This record gives sequence, C-alpha cells and structure tokens, in this order.
Amino acid sequence: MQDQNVHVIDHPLVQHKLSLMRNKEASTNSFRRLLNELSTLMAYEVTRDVPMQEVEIETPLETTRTKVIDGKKLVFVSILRAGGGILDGMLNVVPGARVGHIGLYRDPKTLMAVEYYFKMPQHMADRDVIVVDPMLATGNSAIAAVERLKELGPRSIKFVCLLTCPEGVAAMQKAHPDVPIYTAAIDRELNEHGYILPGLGDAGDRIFGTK
Ligand SMILES: O=P(O)(O)OC[C@H]1O[C@H](OP(=O)(O)OP(=O)(O)O)[C@H](O)[C@@H]1O
Ligand SMILES: O=c1cc[nH]c(=O)[nH]1
Ligand SMILES: [Mg+2]
Repeated sequence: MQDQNVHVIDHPLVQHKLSLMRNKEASTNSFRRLLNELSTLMAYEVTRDVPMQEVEIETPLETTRTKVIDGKKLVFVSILRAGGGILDGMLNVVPGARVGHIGLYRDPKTLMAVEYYFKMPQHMADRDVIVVDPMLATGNSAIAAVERLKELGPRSIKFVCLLTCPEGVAAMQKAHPDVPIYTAAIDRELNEHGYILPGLGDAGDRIFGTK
C-alpha cells in the first residue's frame, strides 16, 4: 500500500533496525536504543518539507544569507507512553522543537482510546505538528489524538509511527484523510486483541521493560 498520503520509509538502515526490534530476544536496552536511532533516521524524511526561513550570518570570511528551520514552529506531539521513544530520537536532530503530550491508553476490552493527559504549547494555530507513536493498530489512539489537536487548529498535522497494518491505515485515512502517515512498515494484519502481526509486541512494555 503506497499512496500519496502514506509514506513507507524503506531505507535499508531503517528496515535493518526495525528487523532487530521485532526480535523478541532484543533486550530493553537495545530495543530503546534502536528505536531512538530509527526515529532519528525517520525524522530526516518526515521533516523534508518543513518551512525554512532566511537568516543573515557571518562566516569567518563574509556576511551571507542562508536558511534555517524555525524549530519553534514545529511541535512534536508524543502519545504517551510509547511515543516518548520516537520523540527522543526526533529531538536529536530538531532540538529546538516544541513538545506536546497526549496521554492515551487503549481499553483492553473495547480497544477504544482513553485520554488521561493533554498538554500543548501555546499558539498552536501558528505551528506545524508531527504526532508520534510507534504503533498504529486499530487507529483509535491516533484518530483520537488528531481529533483533539484539530480543535486547536494547527497549520498542519503529520503522523509518524514505526509500524502499522492495513486496518490502521484505512481507519486513519477515513477519519483524517488530510493527515499524512509516515511508517517504516505496513504489516500483515491485526489479531483479535488488536495487536499487529507479525509486529513487535507491545511497544510501551518493550521500551520501558514493564512486562
Ligand atoms: O491503534 P491503536 O489500536 O489505538 O493502538 C495503538 C496504541 O497502543 C499502544 O499504546 P497503549 O494503549 O498500549 O499505551 P502505552 O503506550 O501506555 O503502553 C501504542 O503506543 C498506541 O498508542
Ligand atoms: O501490536 C501492537 C498494537 C498496539 N499497541 C502495541 O504496542 N502493539
Ligand atoms: Mg502499551
């Protein structure tokens, strides 16, 4: 599946690290390190078209005009808990970005997203938002997060995950066709508990070592 609103980042470095993360024998330490590295690589693609501004600087030889990203206009929004793993990797390359958090967990019975926290920078109408969460499974969490963000009217919204599946992509595109999805892979399917197959298991538990 590849249409103009779904970007599968199939660079060999990304795919290699994702394969290592899928291995159930990967330690918490290596899972977290790989997610950090992978997210830094994904940031390269996701920020490809961010607005730039011209500034004047002095090189050791003369004054020149050159371009920089206005990091303050970019907001990374992390869906807790697991989004923190991608957030850290992205901040490695855009350290000036603003950061928002949405706390969501999936009700294990209904698989609906339950919100427990919401904190955004001010003046969201002037900002470009990149929402991050390693997993887009049923899509319920991502859809709920984007719905909440749209209430604040940001200039643009993108969604970045590590892994998704056809069901998650379809749900997200139906609810938010204007939000591009960036992912390292679209896996085969969801199981009856809403887990991605073959997947990598529970991302939050693997990042934080909670199981
Ligand atoms: O597309 P969905 O079906 O909504 O599933 C994806 C969500 O599930 C995971 O979070 P989880 O609810 O396990 O919370 P956690 O990050 O606190 O572990 C994951 O990080 C996503 O937020
Ligand atoms: O496979 C899945 C689905 C939802 N959340 C996860 O962490 N993993
Ligand atoms: Mg979890």
